Amino acid sequence: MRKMILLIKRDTWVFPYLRSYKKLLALIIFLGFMTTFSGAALMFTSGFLISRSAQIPENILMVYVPIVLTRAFGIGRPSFRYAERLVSHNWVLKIVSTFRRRLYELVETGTKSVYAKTQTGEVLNVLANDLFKIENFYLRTLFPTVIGLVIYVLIAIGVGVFDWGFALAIFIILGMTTILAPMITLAVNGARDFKQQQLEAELYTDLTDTVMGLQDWILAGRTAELAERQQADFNAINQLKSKQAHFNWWRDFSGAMIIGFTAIVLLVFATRHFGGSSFGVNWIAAFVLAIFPAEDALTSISTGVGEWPRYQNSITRLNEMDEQAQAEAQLQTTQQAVQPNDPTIVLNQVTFGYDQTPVLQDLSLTIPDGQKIAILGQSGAGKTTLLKLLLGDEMPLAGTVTIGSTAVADLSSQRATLIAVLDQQPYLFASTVANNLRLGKLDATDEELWDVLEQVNLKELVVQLPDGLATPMSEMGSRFSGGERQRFALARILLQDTPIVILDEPTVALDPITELAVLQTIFKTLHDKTVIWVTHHLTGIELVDKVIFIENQQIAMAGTPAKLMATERRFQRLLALDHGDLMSE
Ligand SMILES: Nc1ncnc2c1ncn2[C@@H]1O[C@H](COP(=O)(O)OP(=O)(O)OP(=O)(O)O)[C@@H](O)[C@H]1O
Repeated sequence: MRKMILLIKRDTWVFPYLRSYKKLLALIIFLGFMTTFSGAALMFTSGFLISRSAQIPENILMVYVPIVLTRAFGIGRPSFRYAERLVSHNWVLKIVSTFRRRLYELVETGTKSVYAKTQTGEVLNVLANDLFKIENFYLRTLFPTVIGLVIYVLIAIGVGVFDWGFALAIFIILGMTTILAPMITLAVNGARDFKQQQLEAELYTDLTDTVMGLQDWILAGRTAELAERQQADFNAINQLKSKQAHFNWWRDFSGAMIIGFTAIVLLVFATRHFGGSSFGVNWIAAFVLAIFPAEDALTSISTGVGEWPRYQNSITRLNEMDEQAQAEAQLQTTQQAVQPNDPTIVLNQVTFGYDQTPVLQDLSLTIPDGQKIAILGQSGAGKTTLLKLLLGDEMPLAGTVTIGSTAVADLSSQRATLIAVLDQQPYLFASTVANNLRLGKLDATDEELWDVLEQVNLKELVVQLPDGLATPMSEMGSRFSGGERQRFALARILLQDTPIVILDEPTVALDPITELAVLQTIFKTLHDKTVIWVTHHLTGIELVDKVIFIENQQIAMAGTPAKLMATERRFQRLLALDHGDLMSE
């Protein structure tokens, strides 16, 4: 309960709209109330009409008023219901369209925090799922609960007009279905809902993993085991769902029994009050029948309240995304003035580790503007980690990483104008060649595109394509070879024109001859930039100014390729090994 109050207080997505559209909200509640009231009044007047007609009145005019009222309430009930649906859906659509715009703006601004802390899938989940859930929150929980409670109180007051003792009895009996049942539902189904959501989240992770590794499962001949594992997850969720359905059935059944019992109490009450005279008995059926249409309104409180845990998560998630984005926007405003004028990179006594595993210890390194540096080291030595520290994706536990004396952590939005990255598998989209290149510079002219294509030796290839720059690349650029894809990515980086370029084993998937050719193009075209190249292969190593070798959390070797070749036996061995690889292929 405390959690619920805290959430409502903090919420900027769902509850504030109740205040801003309060007139429309009052109309919805009024129409909802009138639907149930007309239903009850229809039963009341028909009950009276049947009893009175059974007494064979001397004149039809004696039952004329109940006939008119029966007709009026008979028409009134569906009309009010229709109007209520119309107004409440209109209200919800109005608000949800505001939500959608707000959420799209949030995602579109693409604040780093939203992307960093929220996976793409999660953002889509929010767009598709959470907004839909909030729609249901208004329609299935909030409106029916308020309307049900209004009906509950009015029934008790209505009986209270005749007898306060009976009114108290009715209040307590109906309280079991309007107050107690929702609380029990919340306690029982809330825990199940939570467990179900956890299982669903695990299932999504498992399924993603399975889809990614499907080929390996098939090749290992273990598809039956895979299907069994997935089935077990589905079974667990289905079990919870069936328990929930079982509970709901019993709850609704008890609700119907309580209404039945209320009818008996009303029968006793009406008999005591009206049973004395031959005209008075006509009111008995009227009072008893009037309670039945209220059943829907009263039992839907439990259904609605029981769904609250489902909505709670969606509301929390929306608010958290909002808070993250706001904090990020604030940070960016305070950082706007920071823009280094000199791209010299300095790592000063940097120490870093994941959890308890130390990766780099007291490492210092200066990379002046325009230097080409290769980072070597065995697998797991910490090369990728070093790149993450340079990009500000990880923070050092001790020491500092600065670019032009600005800490990389403070660069935030300026990072894309300072550093570009070329990795093993640059992504090419199922769009035109021109669009893929313009990812590096949105307003690049066709001349600029041809210019960079020429630099990366792709001009001839693109000229020969059926539609030149307008040729679609097809998904992941699959119509081009690995070497060509890297050249396209390099062209994109040239357009981006950052002073620093990171190469994360960009040629690892290429054959040795293409590898050397691509590397030569890379270093030729990036001649005026700082290049930081992580590599396992020594092919093309002579193209750099400096080589460092990371080992035991430190820089174990450093120098120009020529110097290392002359002085370091280990480097000579590595070079011979790499050359041997090349010869043997
Ligand atoms: N996110 C992480 N959480 C925990 N440990 C990690 C994480 N990323 C890397 N490590 C560990 O840190 C160490 C350094 O990893 P890193 O990826 O930097 O090595 P690398 O030199 O780039 O290796 P490779 O050449 O194989 O890519 C490894 O022992 C690795 O297991």
